[in-house]
Amino acid sequence: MAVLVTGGAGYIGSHMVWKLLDEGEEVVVIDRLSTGFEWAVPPEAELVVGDIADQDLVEATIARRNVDAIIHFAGSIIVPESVADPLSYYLNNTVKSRALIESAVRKGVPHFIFSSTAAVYGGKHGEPVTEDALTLPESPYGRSKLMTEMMLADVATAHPFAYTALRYFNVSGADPNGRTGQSTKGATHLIKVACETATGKRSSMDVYGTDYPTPDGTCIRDYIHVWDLVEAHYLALKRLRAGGESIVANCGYGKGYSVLQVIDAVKRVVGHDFEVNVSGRRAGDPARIVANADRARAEFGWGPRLDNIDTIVLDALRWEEALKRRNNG
Ligand SMILES: NC(=O)c1ccc[n+]([C@@H]2O[C@H](COP(=O)([O-])OP(=O)(O)OC[C@H]3O[C@@H](n4cnc5c(N)ncnc54)[C@H](O)[C@@H]3O)[C@@H](O)[C@H]2O)c1
Ligand SMILES: O=c1ccn([C@@H]2O[C@H](COP(=O)(O)OP(=O)(O)O[C@H]3O[C@H](CO)[C@@H](O)[C@H](O)[C@H]3O)[C@@H](O)[C@H]2O)c(=O)[nH]1
Repeated sequence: MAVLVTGGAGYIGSHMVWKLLDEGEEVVVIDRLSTGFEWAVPPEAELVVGDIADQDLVEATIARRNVDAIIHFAGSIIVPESVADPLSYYLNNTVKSRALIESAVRKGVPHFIFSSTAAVYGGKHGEPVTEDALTLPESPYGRSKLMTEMMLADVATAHPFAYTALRYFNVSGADPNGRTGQSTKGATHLIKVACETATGKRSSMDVYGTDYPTPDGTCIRDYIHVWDLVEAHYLALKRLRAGGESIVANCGYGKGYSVLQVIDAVKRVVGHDFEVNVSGRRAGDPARIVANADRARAEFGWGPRLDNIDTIVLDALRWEEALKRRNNG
């Protein structure tokens, strides 16, 4: 019996693969290597290079490896890119997820965990935001993910199929054991960009907007360590296997940091200054969003262990240095 991890060659998916192997699970990855890397998949897991919408490939893989659960990370992830090219986001995140879900139903895979996002909430909600808040996404990215959540809910009503949609807040950091990390080329995520600047890969970085209605004028986000996030997936998987019903759950710490606070943390941890410029707002960015994660704690006993911004930054910086050595050698 194996777990199928889609997008397992990517940032979060590769951490999930390591976590599952650490727990003694059999793992098969399907990834088309558009933003992921073959080397990010450990040799103990099988990598099938292909698209999640290739139903013959997906269904043959499910049958061959006797897959009992799918953890679905594959997708397109950049908010401003989704504003510029919405149709490619609806194709990769919605249409192709539909094909994957159909393959799961056809092959009788009973458990499904989906990478959803805090972007489904948009910016008009109370704080910290609970799963029952109105979903008013402000970007095609958020809408493309929300549509997949809706499909999952309908499919779980119609078929013997239970899912957990985890709405991630801002995922960052790297495996504390240094085995994988965020390797994305041309990354746009704040902590990754700040670490690339701190380690000299970039000469400077920009702050997108200082005129938001927040204490220092920059956007506030809830940064969650990727290792705590994959732990939440593993607990959610155990819950589904034990007969748990379908749920949606936030994954965040309930702590908000502004862009400037994050940059200060990176400067503090790396121990030197670097160039930061102020530029205009970026399309699709809500001013602030922080999670209420009580449901994840109550439903599958999730207890974050790495919820400290300096720990997140330190692991991200260590991975950045490791990547530099890998790319130079
Ligand atoms: N990084 C975050 O802060 C964050 C926050 C919320 C949600 N998410 C979600 O988590 C998931 C993983 O994000 P990530 O940061 O690891 O991104 P990533 O780009 O590193 O990983 C995505 C992986 O999916 C693969 N892929 C993309 N489309 C595919 C397709 N059609 N078929 C097969 N493989 C495909 C890519 O090659 C890549 O390896 C995404 O669904 C994303 O929307 C991420
Ligand atoms: O060089 C940079 C990069 C980012 N930011 C700002 O930092 C904040 C965080 O941005 P980023 O790290 O790109 O994350 P988000 O846009 O909040 O989106 C991430 O977090 C969402 C969940 O909240 C996920 O769904 C998305 O996949 C993921 O990209 C935003 O205000 C950005 O404008 C900068 O000021 N400068």
